[in-house]
Amino acid sequence: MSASFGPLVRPSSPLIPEQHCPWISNPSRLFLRFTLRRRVKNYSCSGNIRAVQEGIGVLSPDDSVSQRNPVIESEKEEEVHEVVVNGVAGAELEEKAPRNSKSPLKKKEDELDSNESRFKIQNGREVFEEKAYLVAVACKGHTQDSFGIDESLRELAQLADTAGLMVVGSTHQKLATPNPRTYIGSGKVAEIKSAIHGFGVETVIFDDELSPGQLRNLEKAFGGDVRVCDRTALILDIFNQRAATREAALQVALAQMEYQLPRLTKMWTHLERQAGGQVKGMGEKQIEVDKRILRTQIGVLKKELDSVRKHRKQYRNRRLSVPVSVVSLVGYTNAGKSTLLNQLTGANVLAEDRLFATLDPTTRRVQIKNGKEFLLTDTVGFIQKLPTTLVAAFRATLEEISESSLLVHVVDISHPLAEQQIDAVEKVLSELDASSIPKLMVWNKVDKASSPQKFKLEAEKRDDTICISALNGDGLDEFCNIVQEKLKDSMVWVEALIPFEKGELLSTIHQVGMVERTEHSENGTLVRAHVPLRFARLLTPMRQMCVS
Ligand SMILES: Nc1nc2c(ncn2[C@@H]2O[C@H](COP(=O)(O)OP(=O)(O)OP(=O)(O)O)[C@@H](O)[C@H]2O)c(=O)[nH]1
Ligand SMILES: [Mg+2]
Repeated sequence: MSASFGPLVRPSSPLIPEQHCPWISNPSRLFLRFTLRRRVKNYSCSGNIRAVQEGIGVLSPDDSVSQRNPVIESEKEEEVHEVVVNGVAGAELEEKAPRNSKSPLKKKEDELDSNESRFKIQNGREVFEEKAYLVAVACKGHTQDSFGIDESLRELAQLADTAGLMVVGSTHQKLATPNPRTYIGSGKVAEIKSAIHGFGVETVIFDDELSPGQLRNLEKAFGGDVRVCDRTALILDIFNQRAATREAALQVALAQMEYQLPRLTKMWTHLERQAGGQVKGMGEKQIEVDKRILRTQIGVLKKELDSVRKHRKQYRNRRLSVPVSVVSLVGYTNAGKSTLLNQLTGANVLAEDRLFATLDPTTRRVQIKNGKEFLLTDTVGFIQKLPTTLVAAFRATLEEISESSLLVHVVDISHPLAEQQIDAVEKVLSELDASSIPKLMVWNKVDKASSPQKFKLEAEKRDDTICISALNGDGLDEFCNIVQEKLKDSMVWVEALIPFEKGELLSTIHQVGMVERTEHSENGTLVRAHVPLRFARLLTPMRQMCVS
């Protein structure tokens, strides 16, 4: 996994005073420390130094601990023979990896060699590819999980790949209700522990959000330095890696902190146990200190975000003063929104076969063959089980959506779960109060579908649905015409007498509106047209002239 996570381990002492915790002043650092704490720990000191030299490692006060000999550490792990789940000690079920007869030195050399090959370029940085194991649970009678466990796991694997992890295996379990302590049952915990040893797993990722207690109990049960994280932390991590603008970075940092705040609980209690209860209460005090620091950081971040947003709002207001209708592309991640924007406007937005390629909105002008134009905005993609903290943090960015005249819902129709993806998008749109905005459904990637003709015929039968291929340009002329038609529905009808000296208004009406008729008279030009609401307001004085 990315070396940006630095060589992290738990704090070595609860007595580390605040001023010796520089990491706490770095919001993302605090998040990474306790969730998806990527590390360079097990790939030796040389790898560690390399990461730091490259400027991609983040040193912490406890780095010295993290550079302990990995061989000694793995031996320590092997001494653990019991797993305690739900307070019941059970025999460990793991199949031990066969011991080879190589000398410890040779073993270590081999390990270094294989670790070297696990460096890869991720988002322009050289990162260490950690081994991940995926876990999903299907709760009996949960109808809202329409994706199905296999597909949800497949999507989780895609997310893990996007985050730069190497997925080495996965498992799932059907439960009546999740175990409140460990989410999965004790037998499953033992099975995963076995896989951890067999595959050398470094991170176990759960497909659903885990409670702080479940996270901690699972980490304890899996033992060693295995990290446990959930889908939410993984998505937040991807966003953190991909945030390219200041606003996106601040939004993600805020979402990460809000996710982390309740998870600070009990972070220090294990140290009380280690100290035989002699420092009782110490952990609790430390939690309070950390929470206070985190809340202060959240406050600072919110203020910073406010000022960044003020600037963006000014920019948007300037844009809105130009009376062109705004159309927003929305849809499931990887549906092809950015590809469509690029095709129509020649923009150079990143479009790739990865989840969450786009985080920041981009707006470009689309010029249609008939001389008309509209603004098209590309937005962040949605996903099932989208963390609510993330929706909240991105609400301001997504305001672009709620201020649009038309939403174009882009669907990857070649995807086997296209229908479920549509539902997931509709759900987020309703959370954003955008359900009432007129919508056009665009079935994209028809070129990839098994029977394109079938989809085209089906789309023709439906209202407001068209088939396109954003990649090869099929159906894009029709798309622009339908957008024009739909925009007309959102416009208002005006009849205005435009004085000759305001000729520029007349050409704007032709550009952004739908002119039905023009008549020249002594006092000016009488226009009958559909125009965007904002523009109609500008014409108010002239409309009155016409009425009188
Ligand atoms: N075959 C085919 N591939 C397409 C089409 N449209 C997009 N793609 C591919 O789908 C992948 C995702 O495209 P993007 O445009 O990045 O998707 P997006 O909706 O912007 O994704 P996010 O930004 O992650 O939300 C890319 O590899 C595109 O080349 C299409 O019409 N046909
Ligand atoms: Mg995109």
